[in-house]
Amino acid sequence: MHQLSLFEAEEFYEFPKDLLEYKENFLSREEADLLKDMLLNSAPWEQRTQKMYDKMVLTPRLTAWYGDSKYNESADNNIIKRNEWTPQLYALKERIEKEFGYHFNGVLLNLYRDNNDSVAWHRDKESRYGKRPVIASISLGQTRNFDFRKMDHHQSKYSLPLPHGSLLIMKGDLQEHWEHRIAKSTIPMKERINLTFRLVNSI
Ligand SMILES: O=C(O)CCC(=O)C(=O)O
Ligand SMILES: [Fe+2]
Repeated sequence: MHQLSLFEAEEFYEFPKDLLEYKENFLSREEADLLKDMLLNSAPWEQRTQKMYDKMVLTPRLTAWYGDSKYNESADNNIIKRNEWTPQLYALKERIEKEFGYHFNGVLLNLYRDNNDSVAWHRDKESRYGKRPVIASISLGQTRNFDFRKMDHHQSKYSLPLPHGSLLIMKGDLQEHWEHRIAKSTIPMKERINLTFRLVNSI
C-alpha cells in the first residue's frame, strides 16, 4: 500500500491542513515521562467489549474515561465508567484549552499494551460530539503510526508517526470525510498511552 508521512511527503498539500494541528514536543520529555508512569500505574484501565459482525468481542486495547460529572462517555451503547478528573489531567486540559482556544469536558485514554493492540478504522462521529468535533490527542510512550484514509477514496492514505509528548488536534471535516486507525504491527512494541480530549454533549 502506498503510504505517505503526512508532514514530509511532497504530496502533503493533498491533505487539507485545516483538518489537523500538530505540535511534536508539546510536552517536555520529563513531563511526558511523569505523566506516562502515573497513568500506567494509576488509571482505572478496563477492557471493553464492542460489537463486531453481530458478535461481542473484547477491544484490543484498554481504556479509561475522565470528565465533568454531568457527562458520560458511551461507545456501542455501553456506558463507560466515568472517573473524576485528576489534578494532572485537569491541568493538562486547561493548558491545551489556553494554548489552542478550544474547550473540552472529558478525556478518553487508550492504552496499547504492545504491537498486538490497535484501534480499527473508524470516525469519531456521534451526535454527542456535535457536527465538527475538535479532538486533542496526546501520545505517550511507544511511537505508533496514526493512519488516515479518505472515506470515498481509500487510496488517499496518510500515516503520521506520533512520538512521546506530541499533540495532534483533529478538527473541521476530518470526522466527516476521513477514517483513522492505529494498526497492529508485526514488530514488537512497548506500551503507548493516548489521551483524547473531547467535548461531549450530555445524553
Ligand atoms: O490512539 C490514537 O492515537 C487514536 C485513538 C482514537 O482514534 C480514539 O480514541 O478514537
Ligand atoms: Fe478516533
